[in-house]
Amino acid sequence: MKLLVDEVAVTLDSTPVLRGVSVEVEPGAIVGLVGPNGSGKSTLLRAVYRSLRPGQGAVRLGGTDVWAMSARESALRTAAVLQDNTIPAGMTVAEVVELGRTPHSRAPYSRVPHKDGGREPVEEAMRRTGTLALAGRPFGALSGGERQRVLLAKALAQSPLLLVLDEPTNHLDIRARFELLELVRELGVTTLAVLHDLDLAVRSCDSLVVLHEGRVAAAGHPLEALTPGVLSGVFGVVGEVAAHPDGIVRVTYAARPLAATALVPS
Ligand SMILES: Nc1ncnc2c1ncn2[C@@H]1O[C@H](COP(=O)(O)OP(=O)(O)OP(=O)(O)O)[C@@H](O)[C@H]1O
Repeated sequence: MKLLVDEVAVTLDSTPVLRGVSVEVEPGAIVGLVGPNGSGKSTLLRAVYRSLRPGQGAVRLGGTDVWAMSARESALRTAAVLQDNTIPAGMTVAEVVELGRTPHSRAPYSRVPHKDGGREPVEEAMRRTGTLALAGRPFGALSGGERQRVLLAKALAQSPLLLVLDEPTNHLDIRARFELLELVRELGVTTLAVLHDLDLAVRSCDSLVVLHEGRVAAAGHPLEALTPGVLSGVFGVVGEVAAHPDGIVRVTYAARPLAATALVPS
């Protein structure tokens, strides 16, 4: 299902945080949202997963404005894996993944286990993310990387049409980072993902959107979006993105001297 973010503007405490941001994610594509700290990435995700209403503009999923849907209708379509996941203490891994079925249960937002065929998507999500063996463990006792996989399983159990991921590879080792994005690609679900690791972003995403000070500084195929000018002007590093003879697109960069970075025009 296609996601269209159309000229979205958000002001928080009188501070413009997003200033007319437009993003398109074609059905089944993975778009990476990259940009320096404070550029507005998480705020944009919040507007997409219907947690923060934009002051201007629209977010359309399959042509329907997500803000014209009920919270439950939105939750039936969009699953988010976020940084500040507040999982109640004492829950087992299986119980956490079952939470993903909540929008599909007849009593929305109840923690009562559903009897509406939710078992199959839960087991399938755990199988795909390699978390079945953790099913009985307390979520709070897992490593950071294990938790990340369980939270992805919870999102998959939701059977979403759109996946919204905020730094999903935090805590993961370098191999697990690529495996997680590969898993997301295999799912074929339309995905918008905030990624700080530019190398991972250029290798794993169909296209990138570069945010800078609340605006889209560049967008398109990783080779077109991350030009040396963007790496320098937005990220303050000297570098380049290039397709190597082995077919892999890689980003290489070195930190600029602080004095030089300060001179970059915004
Ligand atoms: N409630 C608020 N009031 C004022 N400013 C806010 C508020 N919430 C966020 N901001 C500011 O909005 C800007 C964008 O924040 P956001 O979290 O979207 O950035 P980000 O690109 O996700 O950053 P990071 O990479 O550090 O996670 C930041 O400067 C932040 O301080």
